[in-house]
Amino acid sequence: MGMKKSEKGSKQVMENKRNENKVVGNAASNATIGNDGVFASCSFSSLGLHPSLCDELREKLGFEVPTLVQAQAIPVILAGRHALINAATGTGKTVVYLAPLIHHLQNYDTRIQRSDGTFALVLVPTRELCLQVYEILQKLLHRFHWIVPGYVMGGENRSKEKARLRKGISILIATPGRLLDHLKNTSSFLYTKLRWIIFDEADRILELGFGKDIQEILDLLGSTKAANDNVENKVPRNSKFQRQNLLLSATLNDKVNHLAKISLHNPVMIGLEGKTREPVSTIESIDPSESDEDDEVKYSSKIPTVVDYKIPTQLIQRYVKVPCGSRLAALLSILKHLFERDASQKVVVFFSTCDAVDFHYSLLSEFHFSTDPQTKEGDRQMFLGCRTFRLHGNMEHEDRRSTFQAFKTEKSALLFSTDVSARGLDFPKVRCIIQYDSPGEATEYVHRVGRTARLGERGESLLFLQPAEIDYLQDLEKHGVSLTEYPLLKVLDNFPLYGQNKLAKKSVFIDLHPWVLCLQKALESFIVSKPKMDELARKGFCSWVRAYTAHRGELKRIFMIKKLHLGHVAKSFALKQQPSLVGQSFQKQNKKRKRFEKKSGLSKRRKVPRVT
Ligand SMILES: Nc1ncnc2c1ncn2[C@@H]1O[C@H](COP(=O)(O)OP(=O)(O)OP(=O)(O)O)[C@@H](O)[C@H]1O
Repeated sequence: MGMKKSEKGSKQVMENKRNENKVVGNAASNATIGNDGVFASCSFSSLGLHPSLCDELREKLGFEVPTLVQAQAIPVILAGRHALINAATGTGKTVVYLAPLIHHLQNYDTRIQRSDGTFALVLVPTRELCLQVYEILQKLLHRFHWIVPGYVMGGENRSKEKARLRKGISILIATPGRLLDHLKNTSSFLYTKLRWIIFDEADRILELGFGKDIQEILDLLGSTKAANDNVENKVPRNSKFQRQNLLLSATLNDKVNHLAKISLHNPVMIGLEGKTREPVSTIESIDPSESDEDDEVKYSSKIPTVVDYKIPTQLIQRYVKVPCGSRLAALLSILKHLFERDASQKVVVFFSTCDAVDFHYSLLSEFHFSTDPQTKEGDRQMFLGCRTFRLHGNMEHEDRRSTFQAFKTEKSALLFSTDVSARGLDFPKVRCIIQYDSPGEATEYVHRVGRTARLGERGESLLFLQPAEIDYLQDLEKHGVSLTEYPLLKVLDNFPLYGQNKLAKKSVFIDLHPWVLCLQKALESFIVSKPKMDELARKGFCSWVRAYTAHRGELKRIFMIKKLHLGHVAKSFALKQQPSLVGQSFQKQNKKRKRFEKKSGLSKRRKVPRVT
C-alpha cells in the first residue's frame, strides 16, 4: 500500500534526524581529551574538513590538531545544525565557525563568485575583534582565492565599504550598528544567498545594547526562527542555502536566551555544564514543531542564570586588598615588580573609564622617580622602562587600529585599556592581567582574565579590591571562581628606600608603608607640577566616581558610593587638592541626577551604559 504524503514527510524528518545524530555522536567521540587537556586526540581531517583546508590550517596558522571545542563543534556545524557553543576563553572558538564555512563554500559544485553576494555573516561586538577575525579568515582563504573575505565596522569609511559590498563579499565580518546601516542604506548589498549567521561573543553584543539592532538585523535578513521555519517550508532540506545560525561565547548566560530563542532552530548545545550535551536527547527534546513558549522554558533550563564559568585551569588568579588612597602607589609598585622580575613580558591593566586610561597612560609615560629626595629632576629614572600603550573607545579610529596591531607584535609591553579589549582579543603571550577597576559583572571578570593563559599557556591575574569591596569575591565564588591573596606587603618590602635600613621599611599597613608614602609624595608633586597631568587626573577622578555609581543590581551592595571616601579617591589620582572641592562638584552632579531620576521615575530602572 502506498504511503501517505504526510507519513512520507515525517519518515524523512526522522531519517534526517538520525543522520544528524550520527554526526553529533561522532563529534562527541572525536573530542577525546589529549594529554594536555586542551587539544583533542584526533586530526582536523577526521572531523570531516576538506584536506586542502586542513593543509591551510597547518601551513598558514600552524594548527596541527584541533582543540577540544573544535573537535566537538566542527562536525556538528558541518552537519548543518544550529548551535550554541560555550567554551573557555582562548580555546579556539574562532576556527570552530570559520573552518566549516570555508569547507562548505569551497566545496560548492559551481565555484562561488563575488556577484553571488554574501554567504556568511559574522557579528562581533568590537572593531578590534572584527579585524582579528578578518585577519584569520584572510590567512585561511589563501588558497581559496574565489571566496572573498571582508568587514564592515563603525569608524570606517562608509562609501568605501559600500563599494566593497557592491563588488561582493562572500564572508562578511561586521559590528552590528554598521551592518544595520548597510542593510538599510546600501541597495547593492546582496545577501539573498545568505546561509550562515554567527554571533561571536553573543552575550556581549547584547550587553552593549545592540539587542534592538540584532532583532532588526535578523528581521531584515529573514532569519528569525519564524522566518526560518518559513524558509524551510520553501527550501528543500538538503538545500545549500538553508540557514544555519551559531551563537558562541565563553559566558553564555540568561541574556542569550532570547537571542537563542528567536534565532536558533533546533540547536545543539555544546559546552554547557562542561561537556557536550547528550546529542540524542538534545535533538529529541527540542522539537522544531513546538511553540515558542515551550522553547523559552527549555532554553531557560539549558542556560541557567547562575553558571560556573570556565576559567583556564592553569591560570593563577589572585586579588589584592588595597585601601583606596594607596591604590595608585600599589598599582605602580606591582607593575614595577612584574617588569623587574621579567623585563620581557606583556601585561594588560583594565580600567573602568576612558579618562582613567588616559590619565594612567600619560602618567606612566612621563613619570620619573628616585627614592633619594636630593636627586635632581633630570637625573631621575623613568619609573617603568617598558613600552606603554592605551586602548579605549574614545580614541581616534586609526590610533585604535595601530595600537591594537602594535601591542599584538610587541614582545614586552604594557597596555592600559577599558573593556574594549576584554572580549575575544588574542594578544599573543600576555603574561598578566590586572583588573585595577573591578569588572562589575562576573562575566566580564572571566573575559578580562581570558586575555592571558590562552590555549594552555601559563598566565596570572590580579584583581584590585578595596577593603569595603571584598564581598565581590563571594560573587565570583557563586560562579565557581576563587582567588587567593597577593602578598603585596612582601612586594613593597623589597623596594630599596634611600637612607633606610631593611627593618625600618617594614609596615603592616599598606597605606603607612614607607615605600608607598615616598612614592605617593613623588606622584602628587609630579601632578602638581604639570597642569596637563593635573587636568587629566581631575577628569579621571570625576569619570571614575561616575562609573562607580553605575554598578547595577546586586553589585550596588558591594560597590557603594556612600562607602567611598572621595578624598582617598582623589589621592588615587595623585590629587593633593582639597578633596571636598572635587567631591562637591561630583555631589552636585549626583544630586542633580537623582532629582532628574525622581522626576522621571527612573531611579529603579536606571542603567548607565559604560563608554568603553
Ligand atoms: N587547533 C589549534 N592549534 C593551535 N593553536 C590554536 C588552535 N586553535 C586556536 N589556536 C590559537 O589559540 C588562540 C585562541 O584562539 P581563539 O582566539 O579562537 O580563542 P577563543 O576561544 O575565541 O577565545 P575568546 O573566548 O577569548 O574569544 C589563538 O592564538 C589561536 O591562533
